[in-house]
Amino acid sequence: MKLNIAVLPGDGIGPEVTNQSIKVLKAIALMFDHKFTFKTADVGAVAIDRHNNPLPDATLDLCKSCDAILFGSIGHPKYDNDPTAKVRPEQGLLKLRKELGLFANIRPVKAYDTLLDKSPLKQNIIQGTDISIYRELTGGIYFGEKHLSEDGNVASDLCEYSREEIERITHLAFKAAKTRSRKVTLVDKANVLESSRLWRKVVGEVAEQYKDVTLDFLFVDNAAMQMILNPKQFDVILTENMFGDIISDEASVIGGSIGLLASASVGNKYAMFEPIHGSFPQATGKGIANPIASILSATMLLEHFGLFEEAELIKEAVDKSLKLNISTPDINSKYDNVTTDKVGDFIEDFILNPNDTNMNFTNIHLGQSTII
Ligand SMILES: NC(=O)C1=CN([C@@H]2O[C@H](COP(=O)(O)OP(=O)(O)OC[C@H]3O[C@@H](n4cnc5c(N)ncnc54)[C@H](O)[C@@H]3O)[C@@H](O)[C@H]2O)C=CC1
Ligand SMILES: CC(C)CC(=O)C(=O)O
Ligand SMILES: [Mg+2]
Repeated sequence: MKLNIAVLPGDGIGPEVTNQSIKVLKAIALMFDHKFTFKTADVGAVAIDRHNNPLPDATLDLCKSCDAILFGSIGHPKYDNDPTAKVRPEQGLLKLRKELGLFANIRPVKAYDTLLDKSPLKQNIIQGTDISIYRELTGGIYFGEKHLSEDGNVASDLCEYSREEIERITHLAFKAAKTRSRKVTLVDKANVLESSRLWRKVVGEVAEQYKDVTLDFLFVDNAAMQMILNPKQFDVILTENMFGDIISDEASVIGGSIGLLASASVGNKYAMFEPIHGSFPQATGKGIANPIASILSATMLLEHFGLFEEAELIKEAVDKSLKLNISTPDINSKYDNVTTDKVGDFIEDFILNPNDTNMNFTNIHLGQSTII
């Protein structure tokens, strides 16, 4: 298969983790005789520095001309610490999602058996967790009208949703539930918010078309607690933009690190694949950023195009890296010198050497020892 992939590495750790995904996708292309081409463009703080625009037209045009987009992360402390900045890196990502109509952000959350001790949560609580979060991505409070009074003392952000915006992601969530454990939990704040009451009404109506799927409702404050108390009760979580953003970072604790959580942002025409984490500026250039979230986002890209065998091979390589402790420090208490690059190298090697049953990945050196 031929795939033109737009790569937007962005800021902070974005370029480091995205490089590993490119490496892995190139290995897949080689082994399965695909032709993947990669074209890179600026987004975020780096795009503001170079073009005075967090989403230059050339970047958007490239994304629209490609089959898929691989996104790193955006954000820089010089904007985070300046509430008066009018142009911000995050605007680039938000505009990209809106312009490409990426209305559904799918965030899988699972507990890896090999990493159960990495979570601060008890093993018996998290073991077996398998959740798919369907987060609405182009509406709600992140996109509503913003207002700051002239004296700068009063501010507001409007949370607005239309029936159509709710319906389209609800159908995706229910279709996904049919292939899983047939349960959808709508997370909202319908006891307080008018927009949440519209979600409950519309989702309830759509649910009528999916009689074999159970629909549950949870207020977001309770959902935040249930996620920690009993995450195994969830199958598909359906929720609006901001609640999904927050609840998925919380859910990442189950897996042991946010550096493991991938996502796919899809719409009717375009698809973008992005780790759920941000630019982790404290880690920039140190080689400690976990690239697995980005690499698993690349597997979601492959699955999007029906390349399931290829995606499976990457997942197998990821599982092996976790089992062998070839992981960055966020989940590795055994070796402290496994860098972002080394994790990528291992996964690349695993893909390129399918018959190496001795697991002799000779270019992985950990201090004095070589992983065999
Ligand atoms: N999709 C995106 O590009 C996002 C961008 N941001 C931006 O990122 C910047 C930093 O935001 P934060 O709130 O600190 O969120 P963050 O996700 O960048 O980092 C939060 C914490 O998560 C951990 N972490 C994140 N990525 C990791 C990785 N790959 N490997 C290991 N540990 C990892 C680190 O402990 C870090 O301190 C801000 O400018 C923010 O606006 C935040 C979230 C999403
Ligand atoms: C605009 C982003 C920084 C939002 C975010 O945190 C995310 O999509 O995970
Ligand atoms: Mg977030």
